[in-house]
Amino acid sequence: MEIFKESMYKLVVETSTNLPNDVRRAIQAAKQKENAGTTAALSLATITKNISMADENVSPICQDTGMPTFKIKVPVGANQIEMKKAIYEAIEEATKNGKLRPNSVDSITGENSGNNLGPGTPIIYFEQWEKDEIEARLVLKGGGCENKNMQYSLPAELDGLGKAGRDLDGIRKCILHSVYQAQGQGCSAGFIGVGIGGDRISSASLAKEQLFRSSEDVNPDETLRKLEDYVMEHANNLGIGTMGFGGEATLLGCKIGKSNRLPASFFVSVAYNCWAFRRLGVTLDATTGEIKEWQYKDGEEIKFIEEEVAAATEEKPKTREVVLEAPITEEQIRELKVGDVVIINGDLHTGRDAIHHHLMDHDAPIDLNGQIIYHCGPVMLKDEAGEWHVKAAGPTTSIREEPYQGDVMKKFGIRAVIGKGGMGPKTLKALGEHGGVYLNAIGGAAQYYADCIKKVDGVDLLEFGVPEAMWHLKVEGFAAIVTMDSHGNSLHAEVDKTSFEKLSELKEKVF
Ligand SMILES: O=C(O)C[C@H](O)C(=O)O
Ligand code: SF4
Repeated sequence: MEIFKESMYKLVVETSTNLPNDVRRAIQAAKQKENAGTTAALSLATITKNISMADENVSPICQDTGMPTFKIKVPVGANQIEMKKAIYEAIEEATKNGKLRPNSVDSITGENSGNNLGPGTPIIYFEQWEKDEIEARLVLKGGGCENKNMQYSLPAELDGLGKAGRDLDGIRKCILHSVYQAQGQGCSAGFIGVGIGGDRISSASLAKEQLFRSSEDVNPDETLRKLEDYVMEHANNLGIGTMGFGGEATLLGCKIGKSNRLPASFFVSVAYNCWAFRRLGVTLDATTGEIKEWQYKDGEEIKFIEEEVAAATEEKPKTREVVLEAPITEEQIRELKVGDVVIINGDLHTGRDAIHHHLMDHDAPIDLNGQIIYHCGPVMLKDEAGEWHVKAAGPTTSIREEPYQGDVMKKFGIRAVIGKGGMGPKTLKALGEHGGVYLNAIGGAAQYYADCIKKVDGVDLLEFGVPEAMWHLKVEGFAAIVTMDSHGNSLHAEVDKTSFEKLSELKEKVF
């Protein structure tokens, strides 16, 4: 079992830090599709730089190392209880070493277990097979893209697409709608797994199961193959693009499976996975527990080496670059317009779900006047001298703070918030009234941003857990794009509108 544990540790670390080859190839293809000099192309260049930094640093590709979900096939008679214990130990060790973020939180109290273990976490499914080897597959799917999963019950009335009936064309509409509703919030361009049929639970599981298929395989079911091809072509015409900035690449993979259903039920479930599609597998010797072979590592491994990335970024978008350092004045904010690139130096303070909830009726632990809040739950490690180090620190989905953001900005005099996926009309209105700006960082680029953080000045409210605490950081050259300004402009509202129009054009029956 000691060797099995080590093998599981290797699987966890490799999955968190090294993207599979089929995913790399899909990202490379997306990069070739985007027009040089656009924001989408620049964002993809940041993404590929981040992928190679994660390789090099053996550190998490994204700070949200997700819900560890294992699918294990074992020979008849294998001791699953012992295997489970070994997986728990591997998970705990990977968390201690900064390869996983502590992500297991009590649903009522919010208490973080600190080691990724707790009721229901990690998720481990066992299945028996006739072979005499073990197969272990792991997916680390983050919370932001998990929130963009959908389940439809047909017949349904879908925004933009009208009636979706209990037939193939109804299914087509559900899938297109699921991609539209995700916008950039699940860190597009994404991969989707679709489950048709089953009951509510098995339909959702079937959707997730599809994510274990290679993104390059061909569906043996001709009807589903045609549907997959149709979705790939048309979802990529919605113009949502990388991070929802608009662009040619919106969907990197679509895999569809079906189960039988009850006569009365007709579910279509969609599992949306971000570009940081972390799933790997190994086959193991059933006696020793040693790794015999890695899965998803066949074919060309694209390295995204520095020179290539540099070449892709050579042609910069024709945007203004503005350097900001807190404290920021209202005047400086009013000068910023959607499309400007902001380079931040100096102080940055993290604040996400628990902090925003807390700040509504408590004082802030520090003076936030003129400051910048970063929607981010980093991976942090403390060294022996008690110093904190940032291991991964990309943005989190901002829309969750929509009910609080405007009020919190006004109450404390905050001038800028950084996050991803954009915010809604309430925040946009507050930005105008107060003189604030929303800056979009590239979701999942956790190594890229961690590199900009030069010092951890301290932490407050650590009782909320590592991801939810308020970390005080010193940054240098932290780049983000103005996507909502104080003049009522929102790139997110614009892309939502244009992609909705494109979605509506797909209303007519196809299948
Ligand atoms: O918890 C997180 O860091 C973020 C999450 O994966 C997200 O996409 O919002
Ligand atoms: S931040 Fe983006 S890349 Fe990271 S897990 Fe969330 S959705 Fe995925």
